[in-house]
Amino acid sequence: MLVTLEGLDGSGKTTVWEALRATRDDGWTFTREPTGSWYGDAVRRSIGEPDADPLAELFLYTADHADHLSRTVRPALADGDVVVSDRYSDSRYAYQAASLDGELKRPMEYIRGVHQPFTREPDVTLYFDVPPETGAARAGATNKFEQTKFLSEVQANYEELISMRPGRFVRIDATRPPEDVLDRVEDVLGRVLGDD
Ligand SMILES: Nc1ncnc2c1ncn2[C@@H]1O[C@H](COP(=O)(O)OP(=O)(O)O)[C@@H](O)[C@H]1O
Ligand SMILES: Cc1cn([C@H]2C[C@H](O)[C@@H](COP(=O)(O)OP(=O)(O)O)O2)c(=O)[nH]c1=O
Repeated sequence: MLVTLEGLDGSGKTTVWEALRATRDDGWTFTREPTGSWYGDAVRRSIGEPDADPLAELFLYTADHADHLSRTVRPALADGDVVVSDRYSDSRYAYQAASLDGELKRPMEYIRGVHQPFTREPDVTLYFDVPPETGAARAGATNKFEQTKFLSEVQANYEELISMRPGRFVRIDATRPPEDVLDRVEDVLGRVLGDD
């Protein structure tokens, strides 16, 4: 089972991912994008570059995803693990569709099309829902993605993805205190894993 955590910067995904990881061991694989590989290093270098070409950046993230799939996600799923990834392909569909808006025609369709032949769609995606202002404030607005205006476009893209795949996404009210958010995530995981 592949579970992904998605949402705006500052929505609290990493806080939950760390709390889940701390209470589980055998049978679980905790992973994230950007990864810790050299592809992920290239991505982080690009995030820190205000003038990075957005199309080049899409392909850096996508290269990191391909490596993540073949080296981590697919082997862990083949072993029967529950894989929990802090960000995954929906981050590209939401963020790079925003950064490529005006550069390409129908950017989300294009990015989903690039992924479609090789990606592995998640079974469940927890969407950490916060207003863009909250996300930007919590994240500290330290890079080009953590700005309210940009995050508003990203949020609209996530909403489009949710309406395309209502059965895969579970919305989590991430404006709640951290303990409540974690309780809700544990409930959802208990339900989806119980049904598995
Ligand atoms: N539910 C919450 N309420 C208030 N602050 C939170 C909550 N969850 C996380 N935070 C704080 O917000 C900041 C960003 O959280 P983080 O988990 O790194 O978000 P993300 O991984 O989605 O960018 C951190 O300082 C974290 O302590
Ligand atoms: C995985 C991914 C991340 N991002 C962005 C979101 C973040 O601003 C940045 C780094 O991701 P991340 O380290 O997960 O940041 P955060 O914990 O603050 O959410 O990269 C994309 O634009 N596209 C992607 O495919």
